[in-house]
Amino acid sequence: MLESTGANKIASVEAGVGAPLTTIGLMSGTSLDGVDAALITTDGVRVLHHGPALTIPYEAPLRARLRTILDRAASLAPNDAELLNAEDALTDVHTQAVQAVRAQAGNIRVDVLGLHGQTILHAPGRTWQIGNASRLSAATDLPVVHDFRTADVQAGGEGAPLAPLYHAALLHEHTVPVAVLNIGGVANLTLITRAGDVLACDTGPGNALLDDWMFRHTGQPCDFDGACAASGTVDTASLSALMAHDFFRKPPPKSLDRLTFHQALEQISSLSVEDGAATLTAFTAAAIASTPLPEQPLHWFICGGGRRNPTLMRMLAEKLSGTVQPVEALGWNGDALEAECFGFLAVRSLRGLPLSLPATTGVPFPTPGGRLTCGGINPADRKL
Ligand SMILES: Nc1ncnc2c1ncn2[C@@H]1O[C@H](COP(=O)(O)OP(=O)(O)OP(=O)(O)O)[C@@H](O)[C@H]1O
Ligand SMILES: CC(=O)N[C@H]1[C@@H]2OC[C@@H](O2)[C@@H](O)[C@@H]1O[C@H](C)C(=O)O
Repeated sequence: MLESTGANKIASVEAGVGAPLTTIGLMSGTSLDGVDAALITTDGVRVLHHGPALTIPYEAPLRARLRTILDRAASLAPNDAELLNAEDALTDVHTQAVQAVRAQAGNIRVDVLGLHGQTILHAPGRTWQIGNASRLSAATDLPVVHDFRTADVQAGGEGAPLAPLYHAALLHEHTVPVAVLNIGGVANLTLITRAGDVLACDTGPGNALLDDWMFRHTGQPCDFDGACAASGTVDTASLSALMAHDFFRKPPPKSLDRLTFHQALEQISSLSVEDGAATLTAFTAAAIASTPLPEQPLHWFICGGGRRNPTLMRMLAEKLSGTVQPVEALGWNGDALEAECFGFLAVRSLRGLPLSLPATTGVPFPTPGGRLTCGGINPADRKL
C-alpha cells in the first residue's frame, strides 16, 4: 500500500521560488515513436503559460536502430560505436524538435531545455537514458538540463515515475482524490489524496506489448483505434497467467523497464491475433485496476497514446470506480504532457527543488536531480 506522510506534499512550502522561465521539454517515450517537444513558462511550482507542442516521429531506420540498442542495452559499453552514432542521430531529432517549437512560438526567448532522452535500460539501481546534452546545447545555443533520474536512483529510489510532481502542479485546485494515468509504452499513475499527498507508481504494461504483438502478426505499429482487440475475445486463463507476474505482488512505489513483460508475447502465442490483442488490452486495464491505492480516485484523467484506444478506454471504465476521461476534459494536451513535464522539471532542477518524493519513487527523502550542460554558453549570461 502506498504510504502517506508529510514528505509527500509539495505545494505550500515552495511558493515564490523565483521568476518564471520559458522552457522547452523534450521526451522520447518507451513506445519508440518519436520525440515530443512542448514549450511552457513556469517558476517550477505553477505553470503560467502553455505554448506550442509537437512530435517529430522517428524515421523507421532510426526506430529500428534504437530498438536493437534497447534489446542489447544490458551488455552495451557506454562507448559502443553503434550506440554513440545512434545517440547523435537521436540528438539531432531533438534539435529539429526544438527548432520547430521555437519557430511555432515566434522565436521568443527560451531560457532552458529539459532533455529526458531515450530510456534504453531501467533496472533496480540502474537507469540509462541516451541523448547528448552537449550536442543539443551547442546546436540550439541553449542550456540543457538532463539526466533527471540518476540522483533519485543513487539516493535509493526507483528513478521513475517523475511526472507526478507535474501532474500535482496542474491539479492543485482539483477535487481530490484524483488520479492521472499515463498510458504510453508502459503505464504509470499519480494519485493526489484527500490530504494532498502525491503518490505514484508504474502500473504495468501500457501499449508497448500490444504494439509488439500487432507488429509481429500484422506489420502494423499498433492496434489502431483498438479495432483488432474489439473483434477478439479476452482469454481469461492467459490473462490470469499474465497477472501472476511478480511485479504485481510488489507494493508501490515501483517502476518498470519496457522489456519487463516481454515474455507475455510467448505466453499468449497460441492465441489468434484478435484474441491476443483483446487479452493484452485487458492485461493493461487489469494491471491498472489492481494497483493497490489507499483511496479510490473520484476521477481518472488519462494521457498518453492509450487514451486513443477506445477498446482500452471501455475496459478501464468497466474496471475503475470514478469517472474515466482523457486529460483533454481538463483542457490539457494529453500528447504533450510528458514533454511539458521535463521542461517543468528542468526549472525545478535549476532551483534545487525536489523532482521526486518518498511516495512517488520510494526515495528516502524529497530529492532534487538533473544536471545542467551549457555546451560553451556561459550560464551567467542566461540569468537562469
Ligand atoms: N489511434 C490509436 N489507436 C490505438 N492506439 C494508439 C492510437 N494512437 C496512439 N496509440 C498508442 O499510443 C502509443 C504511443 O503512446 P505515447 O506517445 O504516449 O507513448 P510514449 O510517450 O512513447 O510512452 P511512455 O509514456 O511509456 O514514455 C502508440 O505506440 C500506440 O500504441
Ligand atoms: C525509466 C523510464 O523512462 N520510465 C518511463 C516509462 O514510461 C512511462 C513509465 O515508464 C514512467 O515510469 C516513465 O516515464 C514517465 C515520463 C515518468 O517518469 O513519469
